[in-house]
Amino acid sequence: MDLFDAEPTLQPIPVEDGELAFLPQLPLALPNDEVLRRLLDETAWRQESIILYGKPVLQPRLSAWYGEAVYTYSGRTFQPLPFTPLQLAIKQAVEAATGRRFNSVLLNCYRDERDSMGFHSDDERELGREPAIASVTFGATRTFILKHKTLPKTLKLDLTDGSLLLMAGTLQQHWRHGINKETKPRGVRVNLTFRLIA
Ligand SMILES: O=C(O)CCC(=O)C(=O)O
Ligand SMILES: [Fe+2]
Repeated sequence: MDLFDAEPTLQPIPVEDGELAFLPQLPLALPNDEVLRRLLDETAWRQESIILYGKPVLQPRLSAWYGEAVYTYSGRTFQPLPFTPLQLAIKQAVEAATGRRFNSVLLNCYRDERDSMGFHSDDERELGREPAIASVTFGATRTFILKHKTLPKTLKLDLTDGSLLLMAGTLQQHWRHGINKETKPRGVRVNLTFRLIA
């Protein structure tokens, strides 16, 4: 390896029972604000509802599913739209940075500080037992919280504009993660989680 290689690389974040790695800025040909603007414009955003105690409840965020594989979660099936050229460019950068391959992306838009994502593990069967999930953020910083399922451990990571977080190994088996609502004003944030669906 070239010691003077300027190419930034993913840095492991020490965590037990899983793997995490972070890159503050994913190398892309476009500036982050341009990517954010285009993701907001070009994505077929929907506010999905989930069934809670027998009643449909709107999710507190917008989302969209793109790529090459049908996806099921919370008992619902989502048909993907084909990848856009911008998504393919981001996917290529993510694959180069992580050395992993992906065939699908879930996009989430947090319109402001009141939008959130409940605690969950990305452990659907079609992701496999030790899925690699690459999370890329554009726009406002939000705190990504990980809670261990059986140990009294919590990890908080600020996911900043242009950053890449890789979750891998047994992380989804042992941890849940989510994004809480905040009281401090936050601008719009788009997060993409790239996945490999069997
Ligand atoms: O917005 C985030 O950083 C989390 C997204 C997430 O957990 C997911 O899409 O499964
Ligand atoms: Fe997730």
